[in-house]
Amino acid sequence: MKKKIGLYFGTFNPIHVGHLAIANHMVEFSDLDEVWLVVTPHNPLKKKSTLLDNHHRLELVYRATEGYDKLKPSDIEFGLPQPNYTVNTLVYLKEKYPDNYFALIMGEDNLLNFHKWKNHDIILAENDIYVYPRVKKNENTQNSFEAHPNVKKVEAPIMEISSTFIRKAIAAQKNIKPLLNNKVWEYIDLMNFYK
Ligand SMILES: Nc1ncnc2c1ncn2[C@@H]1O[C@H](COP(=O)(O)OP(=O)(O)OP(=O)(O)O)[C@@H](O)[C@H]1O
Ligand SMILES: O=C(O)c1ccc[n+]([C@@H]2O[C@H](COP(=O)([O-])O)[C@@H](O)[C@H]2O)c1
Repeated sequence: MKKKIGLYFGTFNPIHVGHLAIANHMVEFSDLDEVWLVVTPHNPLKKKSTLLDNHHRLELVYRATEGYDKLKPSDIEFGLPQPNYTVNTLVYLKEKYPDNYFALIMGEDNLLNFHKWKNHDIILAENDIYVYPRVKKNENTQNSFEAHPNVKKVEAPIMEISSTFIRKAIAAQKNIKPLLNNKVWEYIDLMNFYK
């Protein structure tokens, strides 16, 4: 039987407990067998400033997922052209792993911007998207994608933490240890990142 892999794409600069809670919830409370945390070198919609090197962000994802057998860090996008368009990564993954079935994992907030993604119509037609709730800035915003048969809602806990907040807090010398996995915090501290 094909393995069902959920792809959780992210810049992970750095990975925090919000990311980890979602990845773990998705693999435990949906039909996914594994979740791959795909570290993206360059999100087409984001500036590259304040970004840690790819291998450092990957190392942090390794540390965060240690001991979680169903969560796998992935550097698959490191060797692909940048910026990283998800549609291209999906083509590559399906060629490389023909025995796997792949689905995307996305927060409700990302679904609101999904129309800006390259070939989003193809992504949606050819893949399931597992969507988890986020706090909506505008409660009345209707999302036309939500009704699509390939969009599957998974009720996961909402933890409003962001990497931006963590980077700023570290620069301001605040203690944000509870927002990061211990081994992630130790590496950031050791390497003096974000100061
Ligand atoms: N607290 C959170 N709970 C659930 N999903 C999150 C959370 N933070 C980020 N995500 C989602 O996880 C994926 C990867 O996140 P990303 O690396 O962009 O982190 P971020 O915290 O949003 O970063 P930044 O603040 O630098 O933009 C994205 O799809 C993003 O929407
Ligand atoms: O393919 C696109 O056009 C596209 C547009 C915006 C974002 N993405 C991807 O969405 C993922 C989440 O991005 P981020 O920075 O919010 O963690 C990341 O892998 C991006 O490359 C992809």
